[in-house]
Amino acid sequence: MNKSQLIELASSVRNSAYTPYSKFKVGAAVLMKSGKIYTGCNIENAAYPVTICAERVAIFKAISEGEYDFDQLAVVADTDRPVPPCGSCRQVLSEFLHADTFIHTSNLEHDVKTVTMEELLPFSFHASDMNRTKND
Ligand SMILES: O=c1ccn([C@H]2C[C@H](O)[C@@H](CO)O2)c(=O)[nH]1
Ligand SMILES: [Zn+2]
Repeated sequence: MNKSQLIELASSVRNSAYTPYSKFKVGAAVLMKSGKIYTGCNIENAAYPVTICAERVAIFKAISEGEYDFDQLAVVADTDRPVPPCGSCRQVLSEFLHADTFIHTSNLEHDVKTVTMEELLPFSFHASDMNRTKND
């Protein structure tokens, strides 16, 4: 499974997106080190903030199967530039992806921008930061 195939898979699961409110469909596919793949699409809700993004669905599907060894992630939307993951997703991704893990963001024309987790969310908050408390 190469980068283009992962992007293609993300484009196809994008068709399952449940987006009656925004009409903005997003697809994601994550390749595990084992070779397994988990896909996700965004799923909206009448209570708008309960909506979950495609990236988080894909990651959470892997986690729920006990899989933590992420290799690379692809995210696709029908945009004029590669779709940038939202801030909430960046925080969730940073919990599970290594700093040097690649995230391919793309549109349907395969304009791809690949960034590492560290580039996507620099200076991010991790569990280890809670061990750095100084005065209490
Ligand atoms: O990277 C992104 C950006 C947005 N969305 C979804 C959330 C919502 O359903 C719609 C509009 O924000 O797009 C994603 O799934 N991933
Ligand atoms: Zn998001």
